[in-house]
Amino acid sequence: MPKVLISDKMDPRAAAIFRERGVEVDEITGKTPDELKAIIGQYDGLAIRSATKVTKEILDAAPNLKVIGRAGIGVDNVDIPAASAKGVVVMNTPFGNSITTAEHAIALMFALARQLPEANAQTQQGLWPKNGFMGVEVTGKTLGLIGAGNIGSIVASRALGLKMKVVAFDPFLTPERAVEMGVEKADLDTLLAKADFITLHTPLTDQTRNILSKENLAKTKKGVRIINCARGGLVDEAALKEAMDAGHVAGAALDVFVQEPAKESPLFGTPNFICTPHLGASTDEAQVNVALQVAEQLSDYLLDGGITNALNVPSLSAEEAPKLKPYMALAEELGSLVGQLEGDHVQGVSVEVEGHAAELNQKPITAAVLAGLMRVYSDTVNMVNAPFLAKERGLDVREVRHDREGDYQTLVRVTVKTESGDKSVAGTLFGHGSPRLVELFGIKVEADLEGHMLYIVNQDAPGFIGRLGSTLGEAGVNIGTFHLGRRNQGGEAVLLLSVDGAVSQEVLNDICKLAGVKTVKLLRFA
Ligand SMILES: NC(=O)c1ccc[n+]([C@@H]2O[C@H](COP(=O)([O-])OP(=O)(O)OC[C@H]3O[C@@H](n4cnc5c(N)ncnc54)[C@H](O)[C@@H]3O)[C@@H](O)[C@H]2O)c1
Ligand SMILES: O=C(O)CC[C@@H](O)C(=O)O
Repeated sequence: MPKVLISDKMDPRAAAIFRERGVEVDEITGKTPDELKAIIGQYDGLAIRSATKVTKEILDAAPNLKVIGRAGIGVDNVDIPAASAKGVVVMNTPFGNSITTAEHAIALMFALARQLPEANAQTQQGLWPKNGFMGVEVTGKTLGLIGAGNIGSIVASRALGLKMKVVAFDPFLTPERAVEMGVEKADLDTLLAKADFITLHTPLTDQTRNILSKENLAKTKKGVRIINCARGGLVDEAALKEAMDAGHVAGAALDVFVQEPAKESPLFGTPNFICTPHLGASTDEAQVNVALQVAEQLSDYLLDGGITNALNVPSLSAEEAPKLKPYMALAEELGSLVGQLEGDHVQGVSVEVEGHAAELNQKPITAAVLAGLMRVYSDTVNMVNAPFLAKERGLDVREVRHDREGDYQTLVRVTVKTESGDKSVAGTLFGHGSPRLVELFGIKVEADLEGHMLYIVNQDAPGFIGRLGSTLGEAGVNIGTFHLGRRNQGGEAVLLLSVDGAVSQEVLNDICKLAGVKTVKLLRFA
């Protein structure tokens, strides 16, 4: 009988489901990392919320562990690459606490508008401070929504019900979806300039870290109020403190902090600052939802091999899996490539298969393209929820199957529709199923997409490669592989270089300054 450990406080119905399904379960919460390391070896499954940190060290001490289930959305407390390397499936429950968290954001917005916590505290001290708490109405005010995914879209619908205007910034929000949601799609600067309240609903990624930086806070309207129920690190806490002290930001409510538990913060004690200890998902309803879901998902996997809401493996039947596996790796790389190069502008995606690829079930291939494409924006996207999320956001997804065989025996082509036209990348499988890029935006270029890569577009001219090599060499950047393609002699050329590690912004700037360079971008592949 498989054995599961529930290591964070979870609704008791989770343990009941495990037992009903025939899975042995222990509930041992509040352990230190060393204590967890000492016991994790006996378990096949681990059910967690946010308190347990599943580090590489914990995984190394867990030889029997097959699956980790997060009763919630964010998986920042799990080292997913380390779990994948150990063959441990990581699952989450992406929708169970969305409504609850959206309601928390709205509750904090009202608390800020009427300074409820401080008014309550002073009233209970017997001060009856009737003249000290002049509030603001939310009716007719503009709510700036940064991130319009599951939670953001629920917040928007609630705010519209409160007769607010909603302006949303989300690179993946299509104009059609914005209309459907009843919000105005805007760029970040427009949102910052217009919003009376700003609420954040994105994951924490390299793009979103400090999205409310000192510089961006300065672009907000004087008197703005800020709410963060998503992840600590989206708001620069020191800059927020300064902006509040200067009277520019009228109020801020944080449910999440860079350091959690947040036992101290310069923001504590600041007038009109409100905080809660990461309570966004803490309602009976949400905790029942996520507990039931995580117990069912872990039991399915441990008992029957069924995979749902996995973040690091595709959901597949046992028969299809071996044939599709290399295609899905190729599809995800192509999706990731267009996502990194064009993500902000994508309105639609077409996935074409030809040759041998056309004989397979195309759905997982398309799902892998979408997962690669959208992972740039959300680390919780997986092959299971990527097609659903794409549909929900009005992303036009097409699948085309060609029976003909072209230049390659098998080919997957991904074309994204953008404001500046259609852009296409294509790849094939070589040897024993190794994915290889063969075409990039109309230029024939062969490359394995792996690790850190530099993408450079330049005007084809003699001596350029030498100058580029010197620039990288002087910066101590070692080139692993080098792939070159061009439209025609003297025309536009594309270079894809694999490099041994990340390249600093300074070096990227130096490359930009080389004669003939049009675009430089650092890409990252698994
Ligand atoms: N406070 C809590 O207890 C609590 C509870 C649940 C979820 N969360 C967190 O809330 C966040 C949102 O969850 P969700 O379920 O809505 O996720 P989601 O993946 O459905 O939505 C995230 C949205 O952010 C957008 N996005 C990504 N990068 C962006 C960028 N650079 N600028 C603007 N938008 C960008 C994505 O396109 C997507 O639409 C997550 O970080 C999650 O972990 C917190
Ligand atoms: O488990 C919690 O209480 C927080 C969950 C939340 O941060 C999430 O990402 O789902």
